[in-house]
Amino acid sequence: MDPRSVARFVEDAEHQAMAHRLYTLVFPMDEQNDRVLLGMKKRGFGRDKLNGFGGKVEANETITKGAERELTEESGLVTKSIKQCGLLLFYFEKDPVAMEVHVFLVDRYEGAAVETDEMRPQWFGIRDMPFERMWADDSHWWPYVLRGQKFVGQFWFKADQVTFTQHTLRAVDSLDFA
Ligand SMILES: CNc1ncnc2c1ncn2[C@@H]1O[C@H](COP(=O)(O)OP(=O)(O)OP(=O)(O)O)[C@@H](O)[C@H]1O
Repeated sequence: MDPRSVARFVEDAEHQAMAHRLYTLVFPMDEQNDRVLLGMKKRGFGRDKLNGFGGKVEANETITKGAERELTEESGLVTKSIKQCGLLLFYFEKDPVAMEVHVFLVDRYEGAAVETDEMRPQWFGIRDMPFERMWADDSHWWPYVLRGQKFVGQFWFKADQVTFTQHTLRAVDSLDFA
């Protein structure tokens, strides 16, 4: 099986029939102080929301390399240790392409966060997240991060890209993608 395939985690036929686009979503953690770095997105998809760092995975890179590249491009931080913690599948009404988002935690990095063209970084307490300024799905799966559990979730968003009508979420033992 293609090591990138998510079929082993998501079995419904409707999902299998859809095309996917791969994205990354990276959260730098300051474990000593129980803080996480978020960025206010200044342009494009998710503009004006606080989120982790990330974007599309390019054709010539692994998912993990894509995550590391986006983190550096958007925050200036260089990854020293990265681990995948989640897999999220987003379906938007009337959009035939599913968004496949690979979620990572970075617990060691070099450099200091700087504002870039795309993101304005800011630290938040991991138990005091600004969910009202984040994507609607985030408050659902963030508790898995706090418990140190890997997770797989699916969220069916309305065409307004703000609210979702259905979701599934479960813990998994491992997430091993390239
Ligand atoms: C629907 N609920 C959601 N919940 C949490 N996070 C979400 C999300 N939907 C998208 N995301 C993240 O938003 C970024 C978009 O990236 P996006 O700016 O489109 O990519 P990239 O930087 O390659 O774009 P450019 O084309 O260069 O502007 C990327 O991290 C992706 O994982």
